[in-house]
Amino acid sequence: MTALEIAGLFVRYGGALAVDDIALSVPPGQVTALVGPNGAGKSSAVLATCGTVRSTGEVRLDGERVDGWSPGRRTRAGLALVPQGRQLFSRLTVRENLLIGADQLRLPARSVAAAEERFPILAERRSSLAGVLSGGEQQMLAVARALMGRPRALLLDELVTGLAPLIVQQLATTVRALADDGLAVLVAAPDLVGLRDVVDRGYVLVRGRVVAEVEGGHRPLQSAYERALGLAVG
Ligand SMILES: Nc1ncnc2c1ncn2[C@@H]1O[C@H](COP(=O)(O)OP(=O)(O)OP(=O)(O)O)[C@@H](O)[C@H]1O
Repeated sequence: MTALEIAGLFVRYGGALAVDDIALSVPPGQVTALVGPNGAGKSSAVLATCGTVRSTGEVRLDGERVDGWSPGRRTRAGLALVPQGRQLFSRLTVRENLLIGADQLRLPARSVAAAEERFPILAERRSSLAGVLSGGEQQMLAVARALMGRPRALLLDELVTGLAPLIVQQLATTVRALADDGLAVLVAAPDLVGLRDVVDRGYVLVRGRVVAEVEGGHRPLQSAYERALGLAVG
């Protein structure tokens, strides 16, 4: 069964249509990409799926309709988000950020230790303020926090954009391993750079609409994206 299923999703900001009747499937054990240029509606689609922007349409998690649920209830049901910009508490420590994450998920404080183990750098830096971490370390903290509740589906908005190649590699390896363990992963990104080796399938989003659904890894997805943008030669 598809872990996360989205159908007939619309997001409107006032009179502007940001997401226009899209359908996405995010199967377990695979990394699904949602690629599109800036302003295509990727973040809006991801946030609507998690319930943090208003939308209409159906969102199903393991077959159960969750689109009427609050964001917190969706998270506790296994829908985890690493948002663009990460939304960490920059003036709190790594440990405090994880404790707040545990609290929001109604998990015991000891869950923090497991989250720190996933990325050893977080254990080393547990007393550092989140705001002084590098971009890559902040992203690891955001991913570790999202994984604390053992989600069934993980949504990553701009996971690797702007990060150093070594960190990109580390995050990509983590995402691949999570999918191989059975997690359903959706990565929203403006391009496939850094995600080449991890993407199984994906969608191309242009001006709020899905213009291509592609199986077979990053290559055919990249080609479909280039065609959609009118970049393909020949
Ligand atoms: N809170 C908001 N209020 C009004 N319009 C918004 C809001 N958020 C996004 N938009 C608009 O909705 C459209 C889709 O934006 P969205 O951020 O979802 O796209 P995106 O593909 O994630 O782009 P980016 O990669 O730049 O984040 C854009 O035209 C954007 O200007």
